Amino acid sequence: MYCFRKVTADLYWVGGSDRRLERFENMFPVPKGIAYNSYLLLDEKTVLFDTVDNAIGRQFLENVEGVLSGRVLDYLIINHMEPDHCSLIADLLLRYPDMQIIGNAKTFPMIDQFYGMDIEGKKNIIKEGDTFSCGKHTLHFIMAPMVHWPEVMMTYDETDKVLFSADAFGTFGALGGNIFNDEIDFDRDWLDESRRYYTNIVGKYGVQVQNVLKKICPLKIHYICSLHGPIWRNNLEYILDKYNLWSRYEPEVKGVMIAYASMYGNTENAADVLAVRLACAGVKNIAVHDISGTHVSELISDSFKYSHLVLASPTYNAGIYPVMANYLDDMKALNIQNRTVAVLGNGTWAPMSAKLIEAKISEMKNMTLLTENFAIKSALKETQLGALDELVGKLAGEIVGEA
Ligand SMILES: Cc1cc2nc3c(=O)[nH]c(=O)nc-3n(C[C@H](O)[C@H](O)[C@H](O)COP(=O)(O)O)c2cc1C
Repeated sequence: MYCFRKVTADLYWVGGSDRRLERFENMFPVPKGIAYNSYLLLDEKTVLFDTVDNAIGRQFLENVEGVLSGRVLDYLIINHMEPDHCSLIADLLLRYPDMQIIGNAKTFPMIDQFYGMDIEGKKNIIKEGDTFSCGKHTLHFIMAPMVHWPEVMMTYDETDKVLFSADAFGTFGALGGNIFNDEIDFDRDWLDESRRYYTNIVGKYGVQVQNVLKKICPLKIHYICSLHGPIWRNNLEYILDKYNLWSRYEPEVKGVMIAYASMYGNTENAADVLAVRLACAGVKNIAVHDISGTHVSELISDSFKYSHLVLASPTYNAGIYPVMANYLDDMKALNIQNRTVAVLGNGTWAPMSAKLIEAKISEMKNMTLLTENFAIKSALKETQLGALDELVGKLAGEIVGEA
């Protein structure tokens, strides 16, 4: 049975949700599922904006057929060629053989690469600023390269002021009937997953996100229709502001994220002692993660969220504890910058981890280090509390203004 919703007088949401998927991109856990959005415009021409993942293919095809209610599909616009949005192109062509495809110069080679299908005579190649009239609605196209693939573009419906934003402004999480941001509590229930999605999937490309924000901000936008998660139809500044912060690598929260690794509990103890002392010094926003039990995508998300990071790790075979090393590599790959960082190392015979972590942090852009080789020998001792309190003083001084 079809399962769609009206977005505007002429536009329908024809997507669906996958609540069985364990890991998005076979990497990121999605305990709340994932939505794949697709939109269908009924005008003199019928126009579909992107397709969906195979996982919800049957539902999607029923939705399209249900909305078309006897009409044929004239156009498919491909804003993003990633397979979770393109798996149904061949099925659509079987059902609607006269369907034309609109994309940019980088879209069509990818169709060939992934699917090798014969679409000669169906290609309509558009470029930045081109317009397309479907009847009452005029669409124009905005290139958004590397947000987050090179062929990504956005489509703007000038008539109803709808921005089809591809993956931008998307989030992990399945939709459950309430597909609009004003029907859910985004800040309470979705923001963390939205940040985790952005920072891990697009986080590296802050410059490119800034470029596209500059292009879309002058537009009058009433709806943002992303390919994942809720549709924005009020308070658009909220999500635009978040994207502006994240893509400039500016923290959202003045506070501390303590990420520790620990085998026998001693580095963990040092992290807890630090957290308690920070709280006593008035720091309110403190997040403590045992990184062995926290997916690295959560750590990346909180690294974007918090202004100050504390990384604590044992030495392991004269190197950094592997889970911490992996997190540091991800931080660098995702371009994390502009943070103040303190490092606590640990080791029983030759503690190296503090020095090695600090060296990795120094390779990242605009990182300020508050410590220099702060090493614990096996377990934190009374004699080191003075040095720890000095660090607490520096952190609290920056976060709450006084030690
Ligand atoms: C496989 C392995 C390799 C280690 N390599 C080193 C090392 O190279 N240098 C060192 O000082 N300690 C080394 N250690 C010891 C731990 O770093 C040390 O005991 C630390 O205090 C453990 O902290 P934790 O209680 O938080 O797990 C190693 C431990 C293990 C299990």
